[in-house]
Amino acid sequence: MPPQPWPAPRAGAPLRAEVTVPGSKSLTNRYLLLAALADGPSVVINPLQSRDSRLMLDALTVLGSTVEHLQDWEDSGVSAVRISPLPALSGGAASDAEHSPAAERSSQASRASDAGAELSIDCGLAGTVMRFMPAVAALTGARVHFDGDPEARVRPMGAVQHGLRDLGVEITGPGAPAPGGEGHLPFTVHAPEGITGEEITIDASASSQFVSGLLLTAARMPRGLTLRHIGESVPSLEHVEMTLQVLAQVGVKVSTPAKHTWRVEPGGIPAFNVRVEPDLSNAGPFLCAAVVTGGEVTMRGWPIASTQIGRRWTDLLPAFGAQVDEEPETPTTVTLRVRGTTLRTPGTVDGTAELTPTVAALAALCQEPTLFTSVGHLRGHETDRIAALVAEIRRLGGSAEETEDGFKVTAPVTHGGLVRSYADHRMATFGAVLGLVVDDIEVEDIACTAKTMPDFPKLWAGLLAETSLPGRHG
Ligand SMILES: O=C(O)C1=C[C@@H](OP(=O)(O)O)[C@@H](O)[C@H](O)C1
Ligand SMILES: C=C(OP(=O)(O)O)C(=O)O
Repeated sequence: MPPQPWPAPRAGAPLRAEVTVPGSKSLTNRYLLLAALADGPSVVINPLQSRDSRLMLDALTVLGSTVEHLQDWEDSGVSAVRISPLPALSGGAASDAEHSPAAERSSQASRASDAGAELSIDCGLAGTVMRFMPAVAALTGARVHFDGDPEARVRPMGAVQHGLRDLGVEITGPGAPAPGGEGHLPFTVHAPEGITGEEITIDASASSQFVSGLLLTAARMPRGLTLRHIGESVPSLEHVEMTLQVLAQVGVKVSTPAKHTWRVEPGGIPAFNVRVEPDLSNAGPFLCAAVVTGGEVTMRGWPIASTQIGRRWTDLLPAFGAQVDEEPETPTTVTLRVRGTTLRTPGTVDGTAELTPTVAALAALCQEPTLFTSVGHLRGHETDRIAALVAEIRRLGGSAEETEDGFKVTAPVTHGGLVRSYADHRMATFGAVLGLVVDDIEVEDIACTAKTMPDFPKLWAGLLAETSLPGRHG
């Protein structure tokens, strides 16, 4: 029996709340991966704990890293995770917790790989696991099989697979691409001779993760990597920027010698401790709750200089008529206050990438049309988000149509109904935002929000509960 749909809570009044969101998915999974490539055990503080980050940790464990969960990092009340380097890179079992179950699994992984057995990585539906981990697997010399959810098997993988082949890695299995063709899960990675190349050209127009996935591992390639993108522009370029910044932060030498060309120098990665910023993309639905209900939502700890694409909320929300104020808080953070006034569309929004479903919830409540441009690659996200958004807006009585590189919302939704989530966490939260102001919205499979925010229903209920606390906000 499929689970019952989730009745999206309707806001009876303008919402007034303070929200805290968990750590960034994109930063967490980059830091976890780099910790496994570092010269010694590294600590990731305030990591996201969700399906995508668990899949990343499991993948690193399969390759032999050990993972230690720390509940309360240095009495700060914040959790952390300590990762030991991959034994294949550090020349042996790497943790001081040698007799732990994790260390035992690590040595099992090493033995399995020594014996030529195939290791297996489950990517779930996580783009960061399926696009980032094949290059790491190639470094270990083990034969590693990659697969994932049925929805993941249609996500594009070719650029990573071709790129690795050009670096001397064998890519085989049902999802391995023909020369020049598209590839997908499942496939097997094996580099018995290690990485032999150092310069490749890929077409990353379907996902920025192709670039990030190869660059993240490149310092551990014998001669580093020069990676060139050909084809249309790289989408979600902010995420490449994040990769470069994170690499530099942990001491890897990176440069951009030409447009769409990146160079990573070979070398060790000193062990590091880092703290993960809150997930600004996941903050989106909560901030939009203020915008659509005409309320006020406050978020402390908003990073002043972030590479996350969610930094764009401070421009996007005013473009939809909201008032956004920033109050100084610490040298690196501000308190963000979003006040909803009259919702209006800016007409066109460009390159909103993973923010798109949340922005689409705003657009679906505007009287005037909104055109979404430069988001064609969303067809390869958790689901075909262009088709899904158009279908769900129409199902709720609105009008929307697909365009070549995006879609257009031409008339607002008029009634409630069941919002399909297509296993996509951001489609589920799209439904939640609409449900605040449209009667009788239900969301199918709200549990899919566990991909990046396992506590979403609870956090969302908390958002509404705060409003009803008398006198709390004056
Ligand atoms: O590198 C990353 O962490 C991500 C890159 C983006 O992928 P695309 O370039 O495929 O949009 C983004 O949408 C995804 O949620 C996370
Ligand atoms: C596109 C997304 O995820 P993934 O990392 O799986 O690509 C997303 O979170 O919106």
